Amino acid sequence: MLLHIPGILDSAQVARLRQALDAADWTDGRETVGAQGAQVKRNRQLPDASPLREELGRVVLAALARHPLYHAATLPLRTLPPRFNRYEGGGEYGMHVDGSVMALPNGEQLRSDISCTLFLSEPGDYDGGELIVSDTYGEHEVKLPAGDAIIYPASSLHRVQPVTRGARVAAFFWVQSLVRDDGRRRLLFELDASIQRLAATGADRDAVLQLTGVYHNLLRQWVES
Ligand SMILES: O=C(O)CCC(=O)C(=O)O
Ligand SMILES: [Fe+2]
Repeated sequence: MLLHIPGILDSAQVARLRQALDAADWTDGRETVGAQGAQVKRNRQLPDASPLREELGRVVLAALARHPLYHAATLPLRTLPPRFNRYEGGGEYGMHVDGSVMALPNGEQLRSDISCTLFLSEPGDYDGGELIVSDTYGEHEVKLPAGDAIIYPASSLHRVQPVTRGARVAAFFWVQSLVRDDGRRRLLFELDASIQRLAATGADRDAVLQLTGVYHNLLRQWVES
């Protein structure tokens, strides 16, 4: 499921992050990829061990934790501490696939089910920089307002177009979901959304309760941990 999640950060939070990021020391983005990714990756990142990455990552994780739509769509079990990247001067990331298993700081592993980019630059501030996600329906082009995020299956091939003017700054990370299968996650997400709408319109309370039970019983069948 490719889903736009608006308003993870408000404009004041974006401004605070950008102020810190614009003054930061960046490193070559190839440090965090394998040989295949390194051939096509031309961007910069905050160093993995940098205290700033940890501090700003915590701001992003706290904002995600407060966002109901993000939770309904991802059903997160584990989240990789966010990284921050920057593309400018023709920087790009050619077609690639993300690693399937990643190491968490506590030594545990994360299976990457969902990839996420949280945009920290306004679209008018740079040319290019579209995230292109390829799936069986074709290619989807994504360029969102600062503070908004896109989630997409980590199994998809994707790329970032060259940035030919200005700079594109973003946070990016991966999520292991309680529900591994993208199709099942989507069914739960749609069921949850329609239950919320029915409840808000004052629909038959018993029917809403029964559907809520169906939601939880499906989740109980599909959850992994
Ligand atoms: O910058 C982005 O939007 C995506 C970055 C990406 O695909 C990656 O780091 O694997
Ligand atoms: Fe990627």
